[in-house]
Amino acid sequence: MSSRAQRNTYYGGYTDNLDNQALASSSYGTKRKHVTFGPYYVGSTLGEGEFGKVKLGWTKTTSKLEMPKQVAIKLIRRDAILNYSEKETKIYREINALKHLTHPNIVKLEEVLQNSKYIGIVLEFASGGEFYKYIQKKRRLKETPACRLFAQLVSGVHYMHSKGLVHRDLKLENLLLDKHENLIITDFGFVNEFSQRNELMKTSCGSPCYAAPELVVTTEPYEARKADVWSCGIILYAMLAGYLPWDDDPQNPDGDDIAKLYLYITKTALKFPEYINPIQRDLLRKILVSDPTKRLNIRNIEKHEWLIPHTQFLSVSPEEWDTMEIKADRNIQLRSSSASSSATKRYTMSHMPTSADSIRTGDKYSISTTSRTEKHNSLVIDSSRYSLPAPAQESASNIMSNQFSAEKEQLKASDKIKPRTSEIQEHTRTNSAASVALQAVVAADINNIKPVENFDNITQTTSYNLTRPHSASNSITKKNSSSSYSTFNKYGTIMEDSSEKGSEKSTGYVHSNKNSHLRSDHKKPRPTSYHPGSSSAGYTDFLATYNVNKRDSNNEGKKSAVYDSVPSLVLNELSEESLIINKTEKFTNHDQNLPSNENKYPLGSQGTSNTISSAVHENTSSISDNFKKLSLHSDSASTQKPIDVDNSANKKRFSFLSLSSFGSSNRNLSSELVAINQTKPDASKTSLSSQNVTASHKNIQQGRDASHVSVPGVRPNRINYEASKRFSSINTNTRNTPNSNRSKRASVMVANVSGIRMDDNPLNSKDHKINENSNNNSTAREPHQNGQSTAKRVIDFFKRRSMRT
Ligand SMILES: Nc1ncnc2c1ncn2[C@@H]1O[C@H](COP(=O)(O)OP(=O)(O)OP(=O)(O)O)[C@@H](O)[C@H]1O
Repeated sequence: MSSRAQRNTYYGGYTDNLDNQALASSSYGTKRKHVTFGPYYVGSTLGEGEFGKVKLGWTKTTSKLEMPKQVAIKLIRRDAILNYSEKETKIYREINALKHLTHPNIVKLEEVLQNSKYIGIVLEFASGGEFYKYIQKKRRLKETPACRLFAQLVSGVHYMHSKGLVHRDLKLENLLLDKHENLIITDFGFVNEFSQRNELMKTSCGSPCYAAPELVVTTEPYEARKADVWSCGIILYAMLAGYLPWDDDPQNPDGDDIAKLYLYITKTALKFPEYINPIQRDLLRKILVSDPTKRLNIRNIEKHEWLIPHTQFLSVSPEEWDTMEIKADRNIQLRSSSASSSATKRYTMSHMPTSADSIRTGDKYSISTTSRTEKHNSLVIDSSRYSLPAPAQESASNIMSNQFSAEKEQLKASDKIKPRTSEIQEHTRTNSAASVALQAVVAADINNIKPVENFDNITQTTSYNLTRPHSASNSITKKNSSSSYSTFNKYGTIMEDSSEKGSEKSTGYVHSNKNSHLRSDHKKPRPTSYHPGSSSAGYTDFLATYNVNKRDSNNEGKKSAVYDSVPSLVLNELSEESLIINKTEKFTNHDQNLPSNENKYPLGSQGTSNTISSAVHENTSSISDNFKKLSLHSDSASTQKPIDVDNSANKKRFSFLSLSSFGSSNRNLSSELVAINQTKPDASKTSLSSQNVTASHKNIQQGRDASHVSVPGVRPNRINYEASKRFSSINTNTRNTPNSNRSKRASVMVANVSGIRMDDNPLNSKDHKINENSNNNSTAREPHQNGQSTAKRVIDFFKRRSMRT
């Protein structure tokens, strides 16, 4: 028993001592076949997101000496997104963003594969699991790990900002850990480009509980980076406190009256549990400031006293990260001598991979030879190079500058793809680089899928087949004779296995030449993980050993769980079936206590910043494929106590408000809209503009009920109605997985709540801009009188909304 457990123990990361092939074929004495997807075996479900399941995958190996590389494959059913361009937008947005981000704390995109049924986004495998579960297990983080992880978060966010990208959905659920407990930012579905010249954005999105106040309470364009900063503050608070900062309205314990909740949050000062020390409070108070102009920016955060232990790490510039090369285990390696800045050298010295690591990774993973300038051939225009205008929708101006003729050319090139992109073009009000990129990518998807002659071409021409061994390629082409796989290369060109179309093509792939102008062989280098406190390479060894030992000793059978979970199904057909990994990793704790700063930052002083925040817990929400049904499920709010993982109720600690707030019935959207119209007779005066959101009957009812609550300084009817409407706009992330037991908050496109005024809160800064036109515009926010047409409009609105860049 013990020997078997030791042999098969799964600890994430690399499968040391594991004979994959042997296990695959004989672990239980029977010959088993793996489900495959492209060059990967597909195993357990790691998690589930908006688009479907994320599966563990690992490369096929030809020899017993070769270690399989583990990946996470985000599988998206093609038929689920075929007709919904907003979903496609999210997917391609994520892909395009990840292609351009090379940072140890940002998930690495390995490649994108597709067959006739699925698009598979192959990501590096974050074996440390989900960050919020990590916090749950520990109840809260001690200062040292919190500081380290927050520094990594800040570094990653700073890096993406420097690339002209904002995440817009930073939250605990979108943070993962690698095997060394380094933070990995993931889920870039809401990422957007901003221009250094004008980064203001209008589309509010993300999870309400992490949403900056300016996203919610005004209709003014907001400074996108500052919104990310706010989310970082919420995350930091959750790390340190073990719960979210605004989560406990005694008047509204279940949080099911959203309007009330918002008012509560708006009027409640930031409070700290006693165990958050003064220096941490100081930082939090400077981040969680309602007025974005007074909020710290990311650079100032990096300079904050609390992060001094990580100054060296935080001093690595984005350019320096670009010059570093990733190793598969996220250890650092200097990419080239020319890039040897002092910081680069420092980290190279500290994080050179061990010999064992080198063996595991092999040279095949260390591909980084292409000039950075080639990046500019990419579909996503490098904002750092081009002074892009703010996306029309996100900026005050809808005018596209003439200087972006290259983008226009790409747009022209994509004109021919109208059958599938017409919706995108219809609903996208921007000619931003992101939208151009999207359209060009989709164009490639539509028209430029062509068979190639030789599978090996892929490894030569695609930038993200960095890890695909030729042996695996051969394997897949032999075995998957009836399946069709294609890959997106880094520049959006899709290459598809034509095996489905003709047997003579089953042995290879053909690269489309139509988009050859978009291609280059650019291969991004990738930096590796930062291990704070590490002053020698030995730290990596220690961590690796420590983790392995810990996990080996605490996760008996884990490895077997993964491999055993592979269903014995026929090849070529990715199964929906899979077993769940029993995530029982024991996390290490490297806490050290920093000196107390009690005197400098007296305890007990409360923050004066007021915030507005809410959380939406998507539990079993579902939306039908045709957007007609909006099924929202109930969940209860959690109480403000440290997380107790043994208590099932407290497992929802980070999900303090559920979609139950928006309707416990399974009424479809159309009928709810009819009900809305019935309850809002004056809606005939209105039209559903792009700024409008619609409300479920229940939401409106909630708003009306809440309107009886007297709140000084606020017009209750307007507030509640608008707040209800805003939350009912949750649509883009409602999952089509009604039976899922996932407990995860939804990210949403948040409409502005004009009725809640920042200055209603006495704690608010007076100079904060309020949308003074909100009253005048209020009628325009109400639903259309005609139920049927309103329903249609709402559906269209949802599409438009999620298409906004
Ligand atoms: N690289 C990865 N390594 C390990 N697990 C992962 C990885 N990516 C995703 N997962 C798991 O899959 C889950 C869903 O992934 P993800 O959030 O990226 O999907 P999504 O469809 O974008 O979801 P959403 O948009 O709702 O957040 C994660 O919560 C996590 O548990």
